[in-house]
Amino acid sequence: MARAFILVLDSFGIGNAPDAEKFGKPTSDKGSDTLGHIASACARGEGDKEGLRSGPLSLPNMDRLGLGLVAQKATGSRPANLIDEGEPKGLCANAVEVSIGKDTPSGHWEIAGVPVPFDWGYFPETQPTFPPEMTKAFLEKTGLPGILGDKHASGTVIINELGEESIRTCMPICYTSADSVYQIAAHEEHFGLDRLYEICEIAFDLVAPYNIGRVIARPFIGETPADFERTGNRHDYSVLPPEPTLLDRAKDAGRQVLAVGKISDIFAAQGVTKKIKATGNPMIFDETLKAIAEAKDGDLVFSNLVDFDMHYGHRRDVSGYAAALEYFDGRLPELEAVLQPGDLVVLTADHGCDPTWQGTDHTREQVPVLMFGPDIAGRYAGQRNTFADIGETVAEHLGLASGKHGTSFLKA
Ligand SMILES: O=P(O)(O)O[C@H]1O[C@H](CO)[C@@H](O)[C@H]1O
Ligand SMILES: [Mn+2]
Ligand SMILES: [Mn+2]
Repeated sequence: MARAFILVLDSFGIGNAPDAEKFGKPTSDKGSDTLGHIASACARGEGDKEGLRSGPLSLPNMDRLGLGLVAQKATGSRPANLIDEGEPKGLCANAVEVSIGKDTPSGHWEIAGVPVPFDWGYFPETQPTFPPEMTKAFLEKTGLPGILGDKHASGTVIINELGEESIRTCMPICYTSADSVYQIAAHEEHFGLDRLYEICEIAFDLVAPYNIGRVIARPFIGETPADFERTGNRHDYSVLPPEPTLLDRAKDAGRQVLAVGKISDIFAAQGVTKKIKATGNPMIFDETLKAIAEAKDGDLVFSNLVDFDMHYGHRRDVSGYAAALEYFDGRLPELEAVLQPGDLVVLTADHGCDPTWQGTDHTREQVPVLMFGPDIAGRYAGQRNTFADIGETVAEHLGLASGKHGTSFLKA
């Protein structure tokens, strides 16, 4: 029996990547450290929030698997309160990304064995940010009276700023970020969810010449800034990975590929045999456990826990991020309890999003790789110089052909 379960803690970086000085604005991402800075803030009492959490960061389960150790390897110093000095119980590493972007698709595709060798297109930090001829074509093809926004923005801020006007005028809010994205926010009922999806599909074709990775539908509800809220009906329209990934290889070999949360969207459904929709880390964790119960010999479960990034990293919310990590860590024993001989679990991340850092964008960081299972021997597997080593390890574990990139942990 060999099954594999990959859980991506979206944005859970453990210290700047060696090339971090090439990323970030106005100053670089050098020194960014999602885990380390959260741990330090919590140790200083700055992660306390009434009714949510308090005190030093407590992640005993991930620490036991080697989290503190790999973070120390990444930065040279141990995050505060990650104090388990015993031999790591997980097959663990700190990993560096070779893809040029610090975005979600690049990180996930590289984890699945396919680094992104080209740079994405990005929209400039001007207003308007989108090329006028592209917007003109968008209005013609959709019949919309106009668009609002047309600038770089944080999604929650721009909905508060323009949500009421969008409801009144039936114009969607179009915005971007330091990621290669065209995002469209519109009211789920007044504008209509189906209509939002329809205009996103039109936009997806129009952004292709600009080498943009994703169009994202960001539906919201509420009537005023006091109660505007984004819903779980977010939908990402992504370009295809540049080569077949681990998911394609598993599917082609007749295996089930169970994709929980955003995974199917991130891979444009390529190589996915079942898309399992789930919103919010608690539900995503529940659905992951259900998918594991459904997985047969040779199958792959791939989950993305998006809250770390979307609700806490981008929102620069230290206590929220800390509480989400503690929640996840607290549920790991449930996952360990359902493992069978031959199972391999991988906990990792796709990039950083340091909630203490400047701005609201991702940070170029190393990520943790914590692998475990009933027959997996724990040890530090050295710094990995591509996330593709994760995909190669899973491929070897599942008895799939190896890919073009990366080296399995099991070989070292
Ligand atoms: O500010 P919001 O809308 O959450 O946007 C964030 O989510 C997008 C995709 O993950 C990124 O572009 C990032 O800026
Ligand atoms: Mn991400
Ligand atoms: Mn993000």
